[in-house]
Amino acid sequence: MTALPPFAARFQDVEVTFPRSWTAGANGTAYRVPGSTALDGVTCDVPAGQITGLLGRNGAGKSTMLGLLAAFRRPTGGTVLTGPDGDLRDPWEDAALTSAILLVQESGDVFHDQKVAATLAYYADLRPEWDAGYAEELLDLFEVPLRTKPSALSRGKKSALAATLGLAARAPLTIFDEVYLGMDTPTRFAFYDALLADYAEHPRTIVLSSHLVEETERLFEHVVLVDRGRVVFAEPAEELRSRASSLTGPTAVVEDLAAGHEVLHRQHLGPTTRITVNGALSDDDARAAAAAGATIGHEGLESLFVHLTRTSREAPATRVPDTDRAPARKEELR
Ligand SMILES: Nc1ncnc2c1ncn2[C@@H]1O[C@H](COP(=O)(O)OP(=O)(O)OP(=O)(O)O)[C@@H](O)[C@H]1O
Repeated sequence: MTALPPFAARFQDVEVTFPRSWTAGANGTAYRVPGSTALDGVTCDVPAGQITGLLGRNGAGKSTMLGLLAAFRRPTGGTVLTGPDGDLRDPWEDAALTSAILLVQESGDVFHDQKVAATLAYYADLRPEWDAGYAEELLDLFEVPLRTKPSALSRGKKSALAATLGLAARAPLTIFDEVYLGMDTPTRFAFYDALLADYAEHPRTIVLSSHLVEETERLFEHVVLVDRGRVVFAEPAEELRSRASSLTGPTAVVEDLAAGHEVLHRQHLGPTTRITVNGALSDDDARAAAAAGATIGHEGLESLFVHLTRTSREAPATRVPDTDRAPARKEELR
């Protein structure tokens, strides 16, 4: 079978709401689950042939978006389209599309009570791009025994098996929904390295949801940040990496320098203040900062993630200095 090209995807004004429902508690009593809105007007693209990081806090809507991409669910409003670039369509009940999409969740889609080898045989039948030799190499790397049942594996080994299935299937749209959560740090790093190496050799579209931003950001070429069901930004990772800057120095100096910039965060330590602003600072700003005894730094993606998704309860109390200062923005008061 000819390999399909990497898939792209588009979310257009997507809403997902869950109606109020009834469920049974542990003691058998029925109780009401309130309705909720998981996605509220989500519009963004997933570029073909790139690794996209889908970032967001717990409950932000990441899994809901990934379930839509894999056609596990339908949106309540708006459209989700996927397919080869230039030929996007609704994946719902479209077997040709869904057989080229693989959503991998933490414990994987496996035969829990049969040996791991049985799951591998199933994937070999189902996935046209399956690479059996590579799957065995990965299981060896992660020390997952072929003759054990997934139900008998530790949480970390279950995750490693799921990651192996996702990588060895080489689906044109491969989606990892926080698959690495159960893995210890060395295993997670081995997974990231394997993913990058295999992606370089076999280009495809990969979407990886994460809230471990610092350690996963090096993988991403494109980043979508969702917060409380809305897209905060969807941009090439390169642009985001230089997007936030910090100014550190005497309070009056950095307040002056920050005037006119969107302040994401303000931190005071005695007479010294550190202000994080949204956007790169100009050469003129850098010269002015150096002359006034302040320093400028770049903030990584994690800093943007933390500052742009902080709730009002989490924002540290900010002392407003007595000096002239840039007007407070609502972000710092949230
Ligand atoms: N079946 C459901 N019924 C009702 N509400 C749901 C259902 N599934 C998800 N939600 C709600 O939708 C919102 C988004 O959930 P989702 O699982 O997509 O978030 P997430 O970003 O993947 O979170 P996490 O990182 O914690 O896994 C949450 O508020 C969640 O409670």
